[in-house]
Amino acid sequence: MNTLRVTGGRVLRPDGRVTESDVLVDRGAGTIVAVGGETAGANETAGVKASESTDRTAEADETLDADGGLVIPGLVNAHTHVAMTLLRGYADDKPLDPWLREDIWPAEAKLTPEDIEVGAELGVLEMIRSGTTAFADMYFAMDRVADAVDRAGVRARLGHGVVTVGKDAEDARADVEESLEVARQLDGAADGRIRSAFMPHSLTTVSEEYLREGVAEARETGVPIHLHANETTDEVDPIVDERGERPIAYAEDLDALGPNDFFAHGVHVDDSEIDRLADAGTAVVHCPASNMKLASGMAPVQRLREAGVTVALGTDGAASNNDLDVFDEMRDAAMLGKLAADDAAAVPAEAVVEMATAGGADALGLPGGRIEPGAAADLAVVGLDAPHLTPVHDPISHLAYAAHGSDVRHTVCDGEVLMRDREVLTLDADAVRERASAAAADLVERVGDGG
Ligand SMILES: N[C@@H](CCSC[C@H]1O[C@@H](n2cnc3c(=O)[nH]cnc32)[C@H](O)[C@@H]1O)C(=O)O
Ligand SMILES: [Zn+2]
Repeated sequence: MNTLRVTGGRVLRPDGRVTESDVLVDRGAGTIVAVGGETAGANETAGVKASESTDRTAEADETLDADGGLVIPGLVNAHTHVAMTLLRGYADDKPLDPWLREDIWPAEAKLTPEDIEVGAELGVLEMIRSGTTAFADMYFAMDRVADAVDRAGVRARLGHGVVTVGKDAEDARADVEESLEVARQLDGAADGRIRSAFMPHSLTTVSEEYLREGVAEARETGVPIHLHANETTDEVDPIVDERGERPIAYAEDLDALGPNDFFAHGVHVDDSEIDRLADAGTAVVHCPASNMKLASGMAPVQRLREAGVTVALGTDGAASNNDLDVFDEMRDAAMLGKLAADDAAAVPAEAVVEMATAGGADALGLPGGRIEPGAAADLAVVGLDAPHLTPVHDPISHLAYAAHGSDVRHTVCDGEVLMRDREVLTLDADAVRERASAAAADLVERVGDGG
């Protein structure tokens, strides 16, 4: 067995305990085989000698020094538009609708597939550097996003975002078809690290007939559904006015509310909708920074969790955040969750850490999210020796409230080391940054020219 040993650190376990343990990884299988003395079932550990798993000085093919650090599951960014890194800081300080219509969509109309690949590389680079190993992406030119994911070594659930409003029947149907085709093509790519989904943009930007057709085909294909839901009141009110039902009831009526589906935002959901989400097993991806920046509102995260809804965290695109650092999202989720519930005990540190790890993996239906024998070897090592992390009364408190993505020392996905001592091994960071800056400058010029 070809092994990786993460040595000398403390490990965040799925039950919230923190233990001093080494983590032994089977690089070939991409799985964790032992945490301290704990190993997986007999079959899975056939190749591990007892001494190999428990002896902290045993030889491994590769080691990662976690001394003074905390080994955590790789973080999951469960809703983003990764290539929007090119539009970071391009248009700020506007509500969702005019922001999309006046600034973002006109700029996106000029994006080339090459731009999207460069923007995706930049975003994935940023995510690896902040300990994120898996993400969900809704955008276009998804084959180019998939290429970036493949090269970088992370995991993703990818889909082509469909918008039909303002399009004629032919264009609208073509957009739906493209999303289904992309979902069929990309599922299982990059040695299985890429999975896919059918991704209508939202229940108001895709009209009913296309939603019905697309969802039915997605069900036949067996891919999940991801869309923006109940993000702003502007998105809820027209559905209530026209249909006399709330958006989540409409989604159910469309057969779009299934146990493998995951909806972004869920800001303006009432109790009846929370119950529907919980009964259906549909996950909600909370995007606190985007919700604050676009003044969309405060999601009822505490009530969603109490009702039993799986809640994950997402950054949304870099143009409404403006970074892809899931540590920031944990802190924002905890802070905003308390404000929304008017209760400082709501959405505590352990809740946001769970949302950023196991909750994210469960929402996306991807491996990872837990450091335990048999789980995928997706992890990050966070240095706890910085002044802003001293003293360490409670490492989980630090993850939620004090740490930043820049405190991550190493990142591992599928058993491969993607970043060692803050050097990303799978992408050339300087070249990616240069290409992205040039592509963004060129894009802005094309938008200005109107050509
Ligand atoms: N095929 C579509 C593209 C949809 S991709 C997903 C879209 O979501 C947009 N987006 C980014 N952030 C948000 C958000 O917070 N709410 C709604 N849409 C967003 C993003 O800019 C992108 O246009 C088309 O031809 O227009
Ligand atoms: Zn979004």
